[in-house]
Amino acid sequence: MTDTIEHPLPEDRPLEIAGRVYRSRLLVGTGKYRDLAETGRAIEASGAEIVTVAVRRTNLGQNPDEPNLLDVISPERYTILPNTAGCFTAKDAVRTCRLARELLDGHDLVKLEVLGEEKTLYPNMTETLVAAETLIRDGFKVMVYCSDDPLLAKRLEDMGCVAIMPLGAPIGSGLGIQNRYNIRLIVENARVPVLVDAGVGTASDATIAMELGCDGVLMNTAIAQARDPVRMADAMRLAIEAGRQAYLAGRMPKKRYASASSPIDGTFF
Ligand SMILES: CC(=O)[C@@H](O)[C@H](O)COP(=O)(O)O
Repeated sequence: MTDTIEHPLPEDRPLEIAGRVYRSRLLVGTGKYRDLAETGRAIEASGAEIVTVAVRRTNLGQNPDEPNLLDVISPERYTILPNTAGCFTAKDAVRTCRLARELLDGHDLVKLEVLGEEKTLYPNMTETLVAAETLIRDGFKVMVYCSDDPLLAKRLEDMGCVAIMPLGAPIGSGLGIQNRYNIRLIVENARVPVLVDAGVGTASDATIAMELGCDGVLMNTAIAQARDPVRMADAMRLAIEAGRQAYLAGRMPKKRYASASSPIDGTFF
């Protein structure tokens, strides 16, 4: 038997969103799974504490005759984050958030997404700004899906959004982080959490987001459409942790030329 040597690492500050603290920096969606049982197992394996649900597509009690997602994803255990997926106007998004607040007994944390078109599902930022303003005035805590434009991200923060969620790549594309430079700029300028939302394809994409200094990552398709969603959820959990640790550790500077791994000064012969 070998003695294990422990190397305690300094504590990281936890992720805090709208005054609530979370240990996990991975947020997950609930769409595209084979069935509710698989959804539950994958979310369990992901270690996520915040689970987002598309109010317009998911039964949260609107239809008492259909299976209710909340029977699998209990609001006692998870923070349910209603989202406005499928909304193309500010008006629809606001109406959807108000419906969610009714269905979830006054719950006011929402993920706002107002989409611009079917092909890319890029956010319509003009409508997003209008919806964010209305929702904040209405008492909602708004986590906002947005383009990776650093100036718009700052504007949403200044308006009072509680988290900024720039896309890594189009929703469901799995292309990974397309503009690391912009994500980095958004992170550097932000005083609220920045979470990459959408476009993650595999574990290394999630790690890259975290290495850029993001506070977390929200994903759905990469887990739900993996061959083995439960295993991928576990991989994503580890990837997020690895990326966070690497960010805190601080990467070595990149160099153009080699430098020997063992010193050549003072060699024996
Ligand atoms: C679930 C959800 O909120 C999506 O709108 C989100 O943007 C995830 O995108 P991916 O499916 O690309 O991870």
